[in-house]
Amino acid sequence: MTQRFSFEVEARDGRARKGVISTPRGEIRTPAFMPVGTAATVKAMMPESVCATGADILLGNTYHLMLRPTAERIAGLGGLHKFMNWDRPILTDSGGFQVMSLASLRKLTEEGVRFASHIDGSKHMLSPERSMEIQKLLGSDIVMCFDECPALPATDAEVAKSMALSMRWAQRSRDAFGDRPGHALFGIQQGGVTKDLRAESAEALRAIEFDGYAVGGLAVGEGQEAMFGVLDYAPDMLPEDKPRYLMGVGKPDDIVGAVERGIDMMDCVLPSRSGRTGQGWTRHGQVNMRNARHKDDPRPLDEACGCPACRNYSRAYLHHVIKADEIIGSMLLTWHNLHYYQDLMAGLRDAISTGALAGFVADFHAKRAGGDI
Ligand SMILES: Cc1ccc(CCc2c3nc[nH]c3cc3c(=O)[nH]c(N)nc23)cc1
Repeated sequence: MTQRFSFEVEARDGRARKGVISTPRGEIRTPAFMPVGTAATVKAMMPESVCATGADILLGNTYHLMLRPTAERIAGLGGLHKFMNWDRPILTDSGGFQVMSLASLRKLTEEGVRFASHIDGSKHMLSPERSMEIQKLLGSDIVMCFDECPALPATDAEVAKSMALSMRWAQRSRDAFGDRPGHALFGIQQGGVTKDLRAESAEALRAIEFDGYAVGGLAVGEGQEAMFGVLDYAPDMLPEDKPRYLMGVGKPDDIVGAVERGIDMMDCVLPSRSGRTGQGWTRHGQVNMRNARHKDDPRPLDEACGCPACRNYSRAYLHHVIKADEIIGSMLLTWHNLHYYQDLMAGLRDAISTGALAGFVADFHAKRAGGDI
């Protein structure tokens, strides 16, 4: 086990890379999908179950944890890993994105963001310095810069102004992070869907130097075509030898397209959130387990899946417990969806290793019947 943070690219296939991130708490196989554990839990999952799906790393959230139970309380109890019984790597977001999407009474200044908690209306402030302090208190292995992600629609001028602020905050995040061997700080590229602004942001981040680089400002409603349009050039603007993290993505076909375009890490609430609403994601497409057509179906959700839901239960059972709003319904579908996402990542990693990515992608699309199956 290393005491340092490092990234090694082991194979390439076109722009896609297969590699490994080494951290003191374990290795992260890339391309990696990172389950979201916003409030110190991947909802409906025990940590050992998350590990069993194949996840090497999970995500926590500065915004949620600073409000409840507070970063100071988690630090006093030994840090987030101990608190949530997950001893592998954790990446935490810096909080700015969640403030803009969840908090009320927000006041944005050069200093940072003042806001009222969506939980109890209490007043709080986030800045690059406070975000770094919170993420240090949590003990996360990969820390994200404090940035601003502009809401769409936004004019070029608004995107440029926001990106410039995020780059000043990136420098302040770097300065406040200090020197923490074994811990990583990732910069976040902004610039909307404007190539010149994306280039300007990449240059600013390179000059500050980070352990990894995120493509931010996407998966905010721009649609897959516009997102892929940015990914056709933006990842290559970032240092080739560092991990590239596309934030908030996505559906299985978004993930495949992002990996083809050089992305190494992704996160999304989709597999867990949709699992709780009865949506199953499979290699043949999406299945709505609330649909009455499953009432008498003895088959598993996905014949080719090895997860506990597909090994031990019928669609009829999943339909029943989902309709009855039984807790096990959320557990089984979340487990299946996260297992499927990790299976997809393992398939992508293997395909890149053997130079067979084009065939894998063609097979991925061919298997997906249109609509519900
Ligand atoms: C626990 C957790 C939840 C969510 C996230 C990612 C949240 C997220 C985005 N989600 C969709 N698009 C996104 C863009 C940005 C962005 O530009 N900057 C930041 N800091 N986060 C983003 C990270 C961690």
